[in-house]
Amino acid sequence: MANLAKPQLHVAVGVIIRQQQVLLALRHAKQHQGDKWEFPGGKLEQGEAAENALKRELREELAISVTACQPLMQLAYDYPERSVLLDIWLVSAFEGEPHGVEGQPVQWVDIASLHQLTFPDANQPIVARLQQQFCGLA
Ligand SMILES: Nc1nc2c([nH]c(=O)n2[C@@H]2O[C@H](COP(=O)(O)OP(=O)(O)OP(=O)(O)O)[C@@H](O)[C@H]2O)c(=O)[nH]1
Ligand SMILES: [Mg+2]
Repeated sequence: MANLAKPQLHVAVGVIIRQQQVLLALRHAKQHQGDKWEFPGGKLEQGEAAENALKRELREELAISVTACQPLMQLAYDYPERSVLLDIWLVSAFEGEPHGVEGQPVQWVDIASLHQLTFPDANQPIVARLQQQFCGLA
């Protein structure tokens, strides 16, 4: 039965691409889905458009300004304790050199190697789509 008390979070995340690599950030151990590699991003504020939230979060978390982005896919996922709607964007151009503003480790990873890392449980279809689209992998 649906748990009506379960929070529904609308989240904007960025797949930041440069030369066949994607930028990942390590979620803090104490965060939801902690110690896993994420596509940077965060929750929409009330009344905020997803694209705006994407740009705001990437500025706050990585100190970059997004100059070109396109919607890639939306993904709904039910974690036991919360549901998320991930609004996933391809970020194809940005200004500034990304770094973990909040001290979080970041790394550039070859798209072809993404499946070797541990992501939040919701993310598997994103990895599959990226490998399909950019590497021709099934
Ligand atoms: N940023 C991000 N969040 C993800 C991904 N996959 C995924 O399930 N999530 C979930 O989306 C939710 C919101 O992400 P978040 O913790 O980054 O939100 P936020 O930046 O606003 O965090 P805050 O609450 O510390 O301010 C979390 O429950 C997180 O587990 C992902 O690839 N990137
Ligand atoms: Mg975040």
